[in-house]
Amino acid sequence: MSTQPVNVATQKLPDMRYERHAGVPRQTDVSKALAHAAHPVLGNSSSEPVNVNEFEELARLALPNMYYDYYAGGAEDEHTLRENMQAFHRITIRPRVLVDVSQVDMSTTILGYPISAPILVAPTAAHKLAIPEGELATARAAAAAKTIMVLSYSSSCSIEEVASSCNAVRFFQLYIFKRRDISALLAQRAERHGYKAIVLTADTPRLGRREADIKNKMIYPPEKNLEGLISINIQCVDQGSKLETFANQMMDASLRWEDIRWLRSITSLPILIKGILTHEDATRAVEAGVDGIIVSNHGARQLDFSPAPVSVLEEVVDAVKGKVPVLLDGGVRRGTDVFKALALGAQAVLIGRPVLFGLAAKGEGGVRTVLEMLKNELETSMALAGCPCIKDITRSHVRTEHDRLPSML
Ligand SMILES: Cc1cc2nc3c(=O)[nH]c(=O)nc-3n(C[C@H](O)[C@H](O)[C@H](O)COP(=O)(O)O)c2cc1C
Ligand SMILES: CCCCC(=O)C(=O)O
Repeated sequence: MSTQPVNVATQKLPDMRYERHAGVPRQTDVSKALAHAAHPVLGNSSSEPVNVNEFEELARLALPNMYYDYYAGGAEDEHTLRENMQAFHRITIRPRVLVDVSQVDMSTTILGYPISAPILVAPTAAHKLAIPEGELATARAAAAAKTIMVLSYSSSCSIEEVASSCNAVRFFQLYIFKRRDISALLAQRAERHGYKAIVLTADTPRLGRREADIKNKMIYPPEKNLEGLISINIQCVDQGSKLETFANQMMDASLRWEDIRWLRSITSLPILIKGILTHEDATRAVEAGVDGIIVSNHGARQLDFSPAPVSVLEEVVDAVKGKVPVLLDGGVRRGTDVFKALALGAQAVLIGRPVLFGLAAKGEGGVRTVLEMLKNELETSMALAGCPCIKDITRSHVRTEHDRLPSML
């Protein structure tokens, strides 16, 4: 890893973030680390993770530093990365009692497709950095949990391989490249292989500054889905993140709202737009005729100091006025987070890093456990808040900072 400063602050004050992985053990040491985690007094307490947050440390132990940093990192000072989770912590739940919750039903639908709970798998790149089976394992885990996986265009298993991995409803995430013909080809391959929607990621005209990747001179695996389609000559290979260089050469930074029409013309699939954070853009998205909106800041990897998605969810929901479904991702780590997002008007949430950490720590079974843990927590939250079904979760079940403010004046 380079020790050159990558920002002004680190010139004066070395950022300990880059020190913490020094001498990190590899996969073989995970079991030893788990053994050490036994309770000092009770001794034999279980060292298996009991919540999805605990998978992160296991993943850190299992992964080479460069890959852990790529998965975990956010943009610049990582203010938004922390905020994505903290914004959930500022919302409280207003439970109702003496409601019959002997049966709790978390099932719902997205674009008409039934899922067991409103928790989807967000598109994340390069799952083979976690384990050799890559997205095939993730796809099987999502199918076992009866939910929808959104496959990243930048998957390390191809669109076709994932399509034939198992029978399940899947969506495909697309970027629009300068080479429109390549984006069109990807969308058409996805449609031909049974993916049910296109998720257009709109927040990446260029890549955000992920300083850990810059320090690590992040090496990015070859793009499986672009095999045979393009050969990119990455300039300045000795400097910074290769992913950033690659992405900035590929992305069409001139993309505009008018171009949604072009996307419509090359696919008959529904289009969800991912990366909306304001009511202005939510209104434009509806006007542009999209079929759904994902409130997202790309897991805080693009613009630092962009708002936490859950803090702007209601603004977007109000602008959309029920015309299309609104989903959310970013910082969802607990069933209570899912509950809060639903109460503020999201139809479902997506999870990114917990899936990657589950995959790196324990393969397909790890992803299955992550999804099951969140579902179990959501079920408990619904029971304890007095909501037997998803539609019973309403705005009056949460209290936000905005709600608190008037009472303080
Ligand atoms: C390692 C990593 C790779 C990602 N790759 C993509 C991608 O290829 N396309 C995309 O639209 N979003 C990508 N994202 C963003 C996720 O779809 C999602 O918005 C984010 O991870 C949600 O936040 P969370 O990780 O806190 O759950 C990526 C996120 C991570 C952490
Ligand atoms: C070209 C970028 C693909 C991966 C990505 O979106 C991310 O790392 O956040």
